[in-house]
Amino acid sequence: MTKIKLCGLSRPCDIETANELKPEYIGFVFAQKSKRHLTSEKAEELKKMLAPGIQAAGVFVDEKPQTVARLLNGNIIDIAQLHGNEDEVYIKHLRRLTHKPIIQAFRIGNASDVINAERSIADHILLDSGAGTGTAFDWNLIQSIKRPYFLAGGLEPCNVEKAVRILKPFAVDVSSGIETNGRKDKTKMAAFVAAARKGR
Ligand SMILES: O=C(O)c1ccccc1N[C@@H]1O[C@H](COP(=O)(O)O)[C@@H](O)[C@H]1O
Repeated sequence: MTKIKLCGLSRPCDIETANELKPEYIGFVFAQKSKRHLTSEKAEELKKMLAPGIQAAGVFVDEKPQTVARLLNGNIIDIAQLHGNEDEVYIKHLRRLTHKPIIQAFRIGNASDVINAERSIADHILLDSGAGTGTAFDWNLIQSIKRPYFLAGGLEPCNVEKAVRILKPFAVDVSSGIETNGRKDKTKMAAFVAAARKGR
């Protein structure tokens, strides 16, 4: 059954909404250049409010492995989402610092990107068009992928049901599609979760 990840939560009211909607994952963005960036102190405060059973992913872009491991081992996040140019060497280094799970994100522009993603040594792969840009990639490129994946990029309440029904991803991940004027929108979050569950 496709799981749901609501990413880029940054306010207590976003966590309250997530606790009501009960997605399997939420995401905190630690990428310095992101408009959704939050500090580790803020993330710690929000994590304490999060209902048990919802896992918090930390989104990183080329962050020091020590920083990622500190957040994982301190239980501020439960899973690391690597969304930059992190390679096998980086992942092996991170694995020496923590036993927590790792998601490696891949930008899918052609068939060889899909092959690279399938070969990842990370615990999970995430297929995206960019990095929180709200645009989708060509889903035809992943019709015959064998490995389970998080589907991201341009998902919205209006297209997620179809994505779940057709592609049957391990999880769907959304950020821009549940925002209004750069803030998470409770109505869109609820509509996204309902539509994703309808497609299961
Ligand atoms: O959300 C961000 O600001 C972000 C910054 C840097 C790397 C990844 C980021 N978000 C991730 O991007 C995808 C797709 O998001 P969208 O729905 O298209 O906006 C998702 O995995 C987010 O976790």
